Amino acid sequence: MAVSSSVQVVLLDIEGTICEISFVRDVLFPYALKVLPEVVKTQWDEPKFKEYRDLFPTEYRDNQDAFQAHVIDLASRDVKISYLKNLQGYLWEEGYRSGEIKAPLFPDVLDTLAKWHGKGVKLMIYSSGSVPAQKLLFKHTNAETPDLTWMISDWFDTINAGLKTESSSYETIASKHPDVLPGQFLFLSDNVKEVEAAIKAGMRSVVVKRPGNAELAPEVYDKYDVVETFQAIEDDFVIKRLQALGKRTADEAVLGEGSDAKVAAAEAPEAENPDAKRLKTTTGGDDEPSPARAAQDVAAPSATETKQGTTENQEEPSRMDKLLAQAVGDAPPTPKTTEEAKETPEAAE
Ligand SMILES: CSCCC(=O)C(=O)COP(=O)(O)O
Repeated sequence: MAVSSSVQVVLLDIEGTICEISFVRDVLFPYALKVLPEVVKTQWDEPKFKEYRDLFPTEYRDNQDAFQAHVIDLASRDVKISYLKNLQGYLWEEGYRSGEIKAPLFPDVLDTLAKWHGKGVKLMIYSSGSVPAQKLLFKHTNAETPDLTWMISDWFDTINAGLKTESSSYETIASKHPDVLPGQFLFLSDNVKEVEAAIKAGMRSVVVKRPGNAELAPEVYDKYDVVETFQAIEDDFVIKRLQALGKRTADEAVLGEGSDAKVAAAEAPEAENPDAKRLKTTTGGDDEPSPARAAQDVAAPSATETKQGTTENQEEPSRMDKLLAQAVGDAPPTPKTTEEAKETPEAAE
């Protein structure tokens, strides 16, 4: 596959990675605060709402004014505490259901995720937003066929995994998929601390720099791989693969060689989702992702699609070079994955 035949799971952050930070800060958070007074007034004693308020500390859960003031305070400080995230998910339900809220994915997201999914890569979400809130967002996107939940094979939040800046959370996620080695996860996030934690847990991870995100410190570019689009991960792989294989075609490069990815590519896409062919974002391009299109991309990669702020160094391969070389089997894995790799069928090949 294009991410790499050895990456089996792409684990995705949401805010600032698949959609703009402003969608969360300027649409989702204000919507929750807008409906809060009415919900508190009309549903305070309803069992459904009580489930959420009972998770709040005692000093807030029995007093409507204190409860609301606390929600406003936490939301304004973007505190990622699970009882707030649970409540927000509940408050967003009606907004998504009525069509007032639609999740605007970055234009490259749908095509790339569909391509990776179609090739057998599992897509999973890890967000501070609650799992129900994640599902709502993926069910109500700006895609022509808005419900993309079928693409996602697992969902993680601060309750079932832990805080995103702690490496133990990534270990927990990996432990829930014992068939996949930590080094076969690729975590994509705009938050450098999260990327650092995932790498510490043995995962591969790349910083995603999107429009509207905070500037990254210069040293981030030295220390981590940084991409501006998911397509950059795809293109960079294809370019490296073509360089490594010389005479081979872009089609072969995109599909991956001798890997189970080819089998997955043949079996997965439309069989699993008959709508897959019709997918396109309202903001993105209409083209179906295809090897031919990837080949065109190889011919003219854009400047932003390689490691941001650095030039390719022929002598000293970048971290992305190494990651990609590992992906195509041209380089030994990092020390962390060496031992793991010994145990994998890939190592024996
Ligand atoms: C599940 S969508 C709502 C996003 C949210 O509430 C949030 O806190 C974003 O956290 P992330 O970990 O995706 O940056």
